Amino acid sequence: MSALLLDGKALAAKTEQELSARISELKSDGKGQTPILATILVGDDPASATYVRMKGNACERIGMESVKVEMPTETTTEQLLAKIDELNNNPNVHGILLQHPVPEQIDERACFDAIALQKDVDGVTCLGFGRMSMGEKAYGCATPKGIMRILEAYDIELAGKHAVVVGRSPILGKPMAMMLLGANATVTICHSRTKNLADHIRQADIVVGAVGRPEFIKADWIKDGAVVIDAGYHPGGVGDIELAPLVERVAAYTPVPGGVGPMTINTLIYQTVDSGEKAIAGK
Ligand SMILES: NC(=O)C1=CN([C@@H]2O[C@H](COP(=O)(O)OP(=O)(O)OC[C@H]3O[C@@H](n4cnc5c(N)ncnc54)[C@H](OP(=O)(O)O)[C@@H]3O)[C@@H](O)[C@H]2O)C=CC1
Ligand SMILES: Nc1nc(=O)c2c([nH]1)NC[C@@H]1CN(c3ccc(C(=O)N[C@@H](CCC(=O)O)C(=O)O)cc3)C=[N+]21
Repeated sequence: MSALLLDGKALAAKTEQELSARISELKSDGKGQTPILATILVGDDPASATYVRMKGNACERIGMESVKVEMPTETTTEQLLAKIDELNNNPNVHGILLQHPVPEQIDERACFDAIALQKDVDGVTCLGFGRMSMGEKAYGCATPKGIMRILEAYDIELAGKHAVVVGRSPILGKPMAMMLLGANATVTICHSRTKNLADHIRQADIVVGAVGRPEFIKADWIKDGAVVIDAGYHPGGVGDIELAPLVERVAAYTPVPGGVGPMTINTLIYQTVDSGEKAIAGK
């Protein structure tokens, strides 16, 4: 039996068509106004610049505007906070993305938390995380929310399933675990201090790899018939899970590339369109 390929790239492309239609509608009844995403890139890390460019390109494909804010490596926390404040107060901006990581002298948490809840379309604030965790309305953190949208699109059952999330970072592992819990999975969170990692992973009906090390999670730690979500992304198109040997014996898996990555970007623009509709059309 060959596993179901969870095609994030195709799902993102399909959703972009729906988003284009919603933008056109907004343009016609919102006096030509479209939602606008502001992206903030601090410093000159080439990989971060590429991701931010990909986000701007996705906006363009659906006819949505984006404004790109670039700040130098030596930017201070105060300067970044002032910029975020300006974007919070700009009624034409409907979503704010602050690209992670920021240079080390900046208090990233303080800057994330300065983003107004209604503009937190990347789901990075403590307030948004807390609300999501409590089952209240909030935009989801883009990568884990993108993963939830893939699982939903493919009707993958979560209730009562044992999900093992490897990684507990603020914008990936931790919100992922809370979203799976919210969907009634039984959730185990593993991290760098976890003992007997392989034994935990062997129990998993659903495995989410979010470790940040290429092919760190070995194929033989994963049981037959599991659902495998690889959130990792490394140069050369490798994820955090050793995927190749699994393709024949798991139930479903996200490929790298073409799985989680495209849905991260799609979730960001999807939530920006939602935010824009609320602000422009009062929806
Ligand atoms: N496709 C996409 O859209 C995105 C992909 N990514 C990718 O996802 C991966 C994870 O990213 P991110 O969460 O930001 O990374 P971080 O480095 O912030 O977090 C890594 C997590 O993995 C844990 N970890 C590290 N080593 C081990 C180990 N030996 N055993 C168990 N757990 C370990 C860490 O534990 P501890 O907390 O104890 O340090 C930490 O919680 C990366 O490959 C990144 O490129 C990230 C964001 C978006
Ligand atoms: N505030 C914040 N929010 C983020 O969502 C965020 C971030 N900071 N910092 C960095 C990570 C990384 N990230 C990716 C997005 C898309 C792909 C993606 O689309 N990858 C393609 C391949 C891209 C290629 O061709 O190289 C794929 O997997 O198919 C990957 C990684 C978002 N991140």
